[in-house]
Amino acid sequence: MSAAPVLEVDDLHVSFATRAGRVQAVRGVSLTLHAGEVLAVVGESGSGKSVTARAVTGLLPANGRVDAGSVRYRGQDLVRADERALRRVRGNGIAMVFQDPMTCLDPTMTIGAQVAEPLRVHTSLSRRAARDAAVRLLERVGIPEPAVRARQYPHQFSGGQRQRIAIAIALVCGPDVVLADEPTTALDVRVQAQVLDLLGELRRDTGTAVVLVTHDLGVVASVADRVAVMYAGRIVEIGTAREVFGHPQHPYTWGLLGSLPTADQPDGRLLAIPGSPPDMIDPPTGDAFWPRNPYAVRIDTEQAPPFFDVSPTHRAATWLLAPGAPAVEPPPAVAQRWARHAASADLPAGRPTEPVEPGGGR
Ligand SMILES: Nc1ncnc2c1ncn2[C@@H]1O[C@H](COP(=O)(O)OP(=O)(O)OP(=O)(O)O)[C@@H](O)[C@H]1O
Repeated sequence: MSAAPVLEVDDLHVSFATRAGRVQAVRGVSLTLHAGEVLAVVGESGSGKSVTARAVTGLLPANGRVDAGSVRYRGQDLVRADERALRRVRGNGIAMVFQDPMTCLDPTMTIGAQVAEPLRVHTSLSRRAARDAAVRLLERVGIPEPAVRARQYPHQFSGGQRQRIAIAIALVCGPDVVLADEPTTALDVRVQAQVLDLLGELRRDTGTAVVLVTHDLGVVASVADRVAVMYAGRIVEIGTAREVFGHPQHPYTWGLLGSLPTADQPDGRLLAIPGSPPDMIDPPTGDAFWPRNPYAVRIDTEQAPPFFDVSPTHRAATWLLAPGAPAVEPPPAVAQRWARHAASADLPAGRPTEPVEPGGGR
């Protein structure tokens, strides 16, 4: 993609003050987002996905702070922006959709008024015009009889409908970026699929870029253009969805994919990755995944791996990709993914054979 990115996160570090010590929640995240793109950020609970999303819009809890790095939205550094500028960006440029829409819906206000409110604050539309726009948007997100339902209150809607309403509120000012933090976790599987389809559709129609934060790799395969895998506050692998699902390189990604049901085993048991994520007050030296990594080599315990390029759009931070690293056989399910990927893309079935170089985190 050649146009300038709408959002650029560069070497972001975020920590929290706690009684037990400083939690190093985000430890050097870099990523870029282009117009109309859906980027999924995946990883186990506690890996730093939500904190990254919140830091982008300056919505960190009071005990959190950005220690280093920058977040550029259309060239403006949001880390150094004042609250007034941030509020403008949050209303107009970057909108958030949270897991539980009840936390952002006001139980005492009608849905129509809530969807219209950002328009009243951020545009010069009249009350009437804002309300009409809200009704059209409710229709757009699939609320039946929107003119009638606009006069109802949040408790009169189902969970899936409330999530659609939250998406309508996020979209009402035509933002460039929607940060959706686990927007489907509280919903049943059928409604999850509908809400994700809706995000995909809106992105196609309006060019809005979407960052979809989720711990569920299964839901992203069909909607994401690119996938970033996070572990212990860092991105460990990033690439197109096709690359990350078809040709994964980091053993942590292998573990996550191993927990997905497959075509051969559609109702396959979900295999959790053995062990638990590290203590982020005192994260391990080296590759933070090493204590759980059956493929760890000695350098993993000593030095954090840089990114190695797998393709121009795919990179992973694992010493297994370093020149001269021992060749390892991935788990059989991953080897099958590689073989299918190679067959469909006419690529070599194993690790990349072209020279690999350390790179940045994009
Ligand atoms: N207010 C806070 N105070 C202290 N630590 C925090 C705070 N908020 C988050 N953390 C810590 O920051 C780390 C990253 O949390 P984050 O919520 O980003 O994870 P996540 O990957 O989004 O997980 P989940 O899917 O559970 O939301 C975790 O170790 C978490 O305990």
